[in-house]
Amino acid sequence: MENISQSVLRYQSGFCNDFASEALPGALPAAQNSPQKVSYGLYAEQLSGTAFTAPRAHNRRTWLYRIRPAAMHHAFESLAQPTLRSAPFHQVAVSPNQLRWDPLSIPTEPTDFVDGLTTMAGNGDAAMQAGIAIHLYVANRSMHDRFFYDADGELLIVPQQGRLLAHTEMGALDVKPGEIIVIPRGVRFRIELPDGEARGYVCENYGAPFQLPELGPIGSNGLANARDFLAPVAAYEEREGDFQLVAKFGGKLWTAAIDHSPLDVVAWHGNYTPYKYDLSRFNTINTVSFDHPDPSIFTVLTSPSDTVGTANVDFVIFPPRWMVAENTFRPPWFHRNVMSEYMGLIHGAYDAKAEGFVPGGGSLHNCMSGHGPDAATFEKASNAALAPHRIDNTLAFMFESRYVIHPTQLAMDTPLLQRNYLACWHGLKKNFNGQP
Ligand SMILES: O=C(O)Cc1cc(O)ccc1O
Ligand SMILES: [Fe+2]
Repeated sequence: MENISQSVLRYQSGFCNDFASEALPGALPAAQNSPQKVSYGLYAEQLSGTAFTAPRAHNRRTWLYRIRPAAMHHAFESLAQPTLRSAPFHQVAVSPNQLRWDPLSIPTEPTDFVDGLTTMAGNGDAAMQAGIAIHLYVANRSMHDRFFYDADGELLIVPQQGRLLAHTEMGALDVKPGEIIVIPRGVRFRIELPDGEARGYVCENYGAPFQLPELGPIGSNGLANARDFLAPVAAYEEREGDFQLVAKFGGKLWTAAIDHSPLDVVAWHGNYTPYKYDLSRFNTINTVSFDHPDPSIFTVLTSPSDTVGTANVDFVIFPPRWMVAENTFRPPWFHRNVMSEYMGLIHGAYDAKAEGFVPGGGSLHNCMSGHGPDAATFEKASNAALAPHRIDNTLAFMFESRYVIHPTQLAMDTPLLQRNYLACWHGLKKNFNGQP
């Protein structure tokens, strides 16, 4: 069960396409959604990811043809998960301090993906469907008889170490570090760990589902191209036993007994699906003249808020790329931002930080808090010969939100918090002496 190397998973390509998939021939009703009797004795069920009346361009829903309807389980009871938190985040008075953390270690106790979620920060209010939570995950056990769904938000999972095999209602997706997976709000899934251990980041998006950013004058191609997003094909589990269905709802976990696998969807059609994306497919666009563009040029996905151009959250990456800017300080500039920035590192080194920002770690630069290259990076980049230079072997990312990002109590108390982070800027020299 753990070995997926023999089986090659199949996918359907396109972002938010109106897909159709059946694991058994003829399981998908032709020409209608809800026939009086569905073939194979399946039940028809609609899963709505946006309001029925959302504009057509934003409307997301999928029709599922399943062995049993999703309503068939026992009552939910509260489930304790001491490291998981949800918005609103009132645990700690948020400070304007710049924060940085070392990575979590892989646990020694048996820990699956749900047990291994640790909330570092977040904003907004899950009940108002606004804001995000930023979780880390560390896991060493596959989920077999436990299934999970998140009613509070969509899950953008960014693996940093170890592959994940996500079995979902719409089929299976495998991802490795350097790829991402998005599981829509409400979709049931379980995660297996083909490498035995895994670590990564999760953006739980309470707001509007992620979409591709507008391209404006870039034109009709570029950044993350729609065809590189992959949705699964229908695959069902016909399994009965003593299983658990875990839900995140109202900011808390709940568990219900269920006597069958809820991943029993034999056929489906629609545009509300999990998907994966290989970040190395990102068509990185950057300056070929001078100056360092705003990092929005590296936006992979955006969850818009009700204010145009001001995201609930943007998912931005800093991939390998050529740096050719002339007469330019090439790393990220010193910066204060009305938006709040959480950053993580998948591998390599980030071009604004010579050291201290390590794979699996994170940093938080909140609204209007000054940040930018550390002293060593500033010194080096101010004096570098400006030949074309390829930044290689690196993959950092940012969750950038219009709402102030509140760290959790755990994030402030953990020894992983680097108490001397601000010292990385203290070595910046006063160069001004009144002379040009
Ligand atoms: O490192 C950061 O803070 C993120 C960031 C990157 C960049 O290229 C420009 C501005 C910016 O805030
Ligand atoms: Fe920044």
